[in-house]
Amino acid sequence: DQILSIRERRRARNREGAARSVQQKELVRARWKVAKDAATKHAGKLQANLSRRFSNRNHPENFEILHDLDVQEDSFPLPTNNAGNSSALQLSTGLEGPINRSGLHIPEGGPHNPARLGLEIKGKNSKEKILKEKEIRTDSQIFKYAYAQIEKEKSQERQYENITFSGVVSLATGDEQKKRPLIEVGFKDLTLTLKGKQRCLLKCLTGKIMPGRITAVMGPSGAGKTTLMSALAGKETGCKKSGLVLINGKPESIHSYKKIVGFVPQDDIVHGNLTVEENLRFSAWCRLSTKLPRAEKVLIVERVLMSLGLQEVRDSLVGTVEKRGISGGQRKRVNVGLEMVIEPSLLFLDEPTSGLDSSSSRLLLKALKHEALAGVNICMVVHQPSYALFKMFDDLILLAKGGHMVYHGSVRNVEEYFGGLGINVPERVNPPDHYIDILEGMVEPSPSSSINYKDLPLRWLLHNGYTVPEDMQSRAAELGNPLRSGSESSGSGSELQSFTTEIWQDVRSNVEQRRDHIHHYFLKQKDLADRRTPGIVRQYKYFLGRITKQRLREARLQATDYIILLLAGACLGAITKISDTDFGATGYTYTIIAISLLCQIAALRTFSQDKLQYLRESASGISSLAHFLAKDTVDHFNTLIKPVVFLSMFYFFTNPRSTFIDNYTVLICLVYCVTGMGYAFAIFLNPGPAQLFSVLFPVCLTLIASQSLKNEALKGIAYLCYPKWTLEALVIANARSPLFYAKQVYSKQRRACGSGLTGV
Ligand SMILES: Nc1ncnc2c1ncn2[C@@H]1O[C@H](COP(=O)(O)OP(=O)(O)OP(=O)(O)O)[C@@H](O)[C@H]1O
Repeated sequence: DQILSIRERRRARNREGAARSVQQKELVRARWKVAKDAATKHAGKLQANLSRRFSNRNHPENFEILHDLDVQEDSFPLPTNNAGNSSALQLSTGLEGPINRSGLHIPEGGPHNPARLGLEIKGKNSKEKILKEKEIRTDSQIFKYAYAQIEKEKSQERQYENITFSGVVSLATGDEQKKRPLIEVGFKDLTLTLKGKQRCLLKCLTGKIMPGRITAVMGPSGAGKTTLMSALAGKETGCKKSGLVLINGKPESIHSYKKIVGFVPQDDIVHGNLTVEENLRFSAWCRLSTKLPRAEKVLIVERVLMSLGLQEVRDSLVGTVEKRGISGGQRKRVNVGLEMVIEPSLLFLDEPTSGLDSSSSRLLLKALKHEALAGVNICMVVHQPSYALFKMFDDLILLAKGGHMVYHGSVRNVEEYFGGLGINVPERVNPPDHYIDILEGMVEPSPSSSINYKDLPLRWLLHNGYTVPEDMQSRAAELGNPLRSGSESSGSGSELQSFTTEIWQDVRSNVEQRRDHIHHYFLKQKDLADRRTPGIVRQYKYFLGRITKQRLREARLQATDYIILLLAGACLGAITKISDTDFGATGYTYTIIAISLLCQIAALRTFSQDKLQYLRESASGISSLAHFLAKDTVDHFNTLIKPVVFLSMFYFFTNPRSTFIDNYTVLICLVYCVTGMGYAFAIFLNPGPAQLFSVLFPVCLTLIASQSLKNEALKGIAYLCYPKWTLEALVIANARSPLFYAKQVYSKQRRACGSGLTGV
């Protein structure tokens, strides 16, 4: 831990140094810009005066102008010779081209020719970039580059605040503003029914979410907002999906784009024993393109840290339930940052603003707006946004209970649409709150008209001419509208079901969910994302670094494991007696139980502690194999050391006949075996059952193996049990030990001598 913190301190020093140097440079640049502007302004005036002087030489009133000019020349002295003059100005403007009469340099097409300027800057930039990439190697150089770039972006943003048309054009075509691949997600008659239970979660939804826009999904609690987002992200489980989901107009799987799709879950699934920066870095390193140089990746992470306002806590541990770290709001932002650092093209966020105060929510939305500017398609579930926040969204999907759509379109038009139905927002009431209250049935839609809130989904379908599901058709006819019949059945499941049918449906639903989970997480889809992320070997390296850090931070827990092993070694060593009849079999039986329990439960921790994090990472395309191998590699240290720790005490108290190496070899095999079992329990079972099995298995198997059995079936089981072989190996090692042989030979000789004497 000490080594880690020293390393981090060094890195922080480098980073702070880089930030300081960039700030100083920025200050100098700002001063230089002011001076340059003043000089250019002055030179412009000078040029105008000179041209006036030459064109009006014969006019008597020019005396005044000349006098003015003299005074100005004094205050801003120019070199007298023409060559010097032009070179000085060329230096200051950085432009080449013909020199005009007054010695000022004017490029072809005028000084403000954007095409020329663009070309020159671009050429200069690419050359500079190549040079810089060669130069940037050390941490401090990388940070200097990142901060300089961020400052540049900031100043560009300030420029674009007062944006003109030409500004918009240059922003759109600019080399600096990198565009990402665009993903549009359309859905038509999307219906989701819970398998087994036949319960409808989403009903006949049609619409699309578009790149460069932020779409808010709102509605009352339980309306199906998360379900809709999961369905669009291809993460729905245990459901039957009908209708179409189109990616860029084609019926492709969203999983084919998983490398450029970010999904921010409702719960903050982040690594508590890593710092904020380490969390973001790991995500960026594993999921960004391999083509990006390290400096670019650092720049992306720094940009996200800055835009989410996390610089202050970048070196703080995120924290867990047991050990407090950063605040809840900051944790939420880290949760979002994990997906922002991968530069996604499509970003889903499930309630990212819940638990955030209004300024943090605005900061987050500003950061997301910035992402949308780069062409990212953002879709997020939000609860009760303030009016200011609501206005920051581009589009809105409003859902009613039962998974019906009530509105989908621009945020600007929502009041107009509901106004058309006679639903007006009262003064001083936040529009989204008012609509959600109506959909909850808490507020009357309109005091003047007789509109029922239950009819709002139907009205939306009719308004757009969408297919009306069968169960809504009679009501649609009542409303006096021509129908387009749909084929969906009501699926209300209102018929009474027997108890056994319900249980059967429950079991079926669970099985289907499991199958979908496996399908989502482990089945490979065609990759259409056009991004090459690091391979297994590189990811293994990143995982190794991360897991080593995590283990070092959990040193206290590891130390507790070792102390318990020492105690177990001492106790068992004290009670084990190596006699000539059983060679310490009883003591060894307890040893097997103790080591199996301790090592198996410790192995459980390896995979069950951060299972949610693992599932999130594996769903985003990070290699499960690299993850497993890295954890196993780090655990090898424990596997090799634990038997030594145990035997050190065991030997001290018992001093068995077998050698230390014999015992160590047998115990290391035992530890490998139980560690593997622990891994299997942790990976395939939930934490509760995994712990239960980890205790039951060693105890039951050892008891079976240590009994003299008559039952053939039990004998067969015992034959397959690892404790039987371990016990045999330990006892045989004792029985075959040289000391024991020596004793045997000695006692035989004594017996022989004794009988000889008797005979004599
Ligand atoms: N896999 C599932 N199994 C059983 N029920 C489900 C499943 N998925 C969704 N549901 C049900 O669908 C309904 C909608 O759930 P969803 O989480 O989408 O609501 P929500 O609008 O996001 O609610 P909230 O705002 O409270 O988070 C709920 O009643 C939920 O119980």
